[in-house]
Amino acid sequence: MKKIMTEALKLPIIDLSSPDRPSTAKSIRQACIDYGFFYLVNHGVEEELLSQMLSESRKFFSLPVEDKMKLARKDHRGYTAMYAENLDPTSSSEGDSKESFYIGPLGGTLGNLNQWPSEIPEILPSWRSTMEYYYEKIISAGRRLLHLIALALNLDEDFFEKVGALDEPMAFLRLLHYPGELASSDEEVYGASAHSDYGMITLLATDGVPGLQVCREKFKQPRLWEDVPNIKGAFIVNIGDMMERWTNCLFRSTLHRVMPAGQERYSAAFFLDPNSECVVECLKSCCSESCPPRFAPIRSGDYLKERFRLTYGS
Ligand SMILES: O=C(O)CCC(=O)C(=O)O
Ligand SMILES: [Fe+2]
Repeated sequence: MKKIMTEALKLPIIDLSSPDRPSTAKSIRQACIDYGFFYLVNHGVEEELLSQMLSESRKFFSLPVEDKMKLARKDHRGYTAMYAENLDPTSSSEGDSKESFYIGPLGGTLGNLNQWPSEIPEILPSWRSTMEYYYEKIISAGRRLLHLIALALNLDEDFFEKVGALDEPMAFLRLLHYPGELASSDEEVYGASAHSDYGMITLLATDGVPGLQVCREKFKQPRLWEDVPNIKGAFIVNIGDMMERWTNCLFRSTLHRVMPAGQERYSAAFFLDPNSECVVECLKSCCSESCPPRFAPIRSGDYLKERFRLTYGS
């Protein structure tokens, strides 16, 4: 077996409602430098809404596959079937053992691209309203968190608004279902194979079933994978690749994966990514003569398109 021992990680806990913003910003900075991951508590999304969202998600995934395929992914919205996605083609020839459903920006010009199972008559009457409500609540927590992240980078707290990132942001809610049965295969099958997220920040909610692991040193071999336990009611937040580019790798976009737990698992990842027109370029405070920018400026939309192309071939 090529398995490497894993240990559980004690990630920092950030309180989004703390009145001491300078000290919260400082803790966020340290967490993003050390781990690129932290827990977020007092974020304003009630536990009841979290479990309602996960329970609606479960109802959708329990529909017959023919019904789910009616909402097959189009314009990056809708359903992706089991094994259809492989986040790390180098690790295993099979796709990941998960199915998912993407919900994109709700209002504005992009809102009509979403697909909703509630449009299948009589099925899941409160599905859409629950997801929309959850989306609104979590995006508001995400915006507040980005204010603190800006402070953590010694920027004005409205920095991400000023650069246009939060003007109709490319924010996607992705519902995930990992099956309980392990496929019998000689190859190692992952729930989600090793990857980093593409955007600014991700806010993850899970049903508490274990599986998520992080690798803090992505260039070191063999890779050491550490378990990230769930904390009830907290979001697990991680930094994405575009935030890593903005900060010239000061904040890390950490490699993570989901191992099959031999138990069914539901989670929901909220990817808060910049508006497509926003140009992501090294922050002045994150480079110097001795530490020049590592990445060229890039339009967020171009960057995301390329990453999706590599993951889905479209
Ligand atoms: O389901 C999880 O715990 C993590 C999912 C994830 O990393 C992703 O979808 O990018
Ligand atoms: Fe991820």
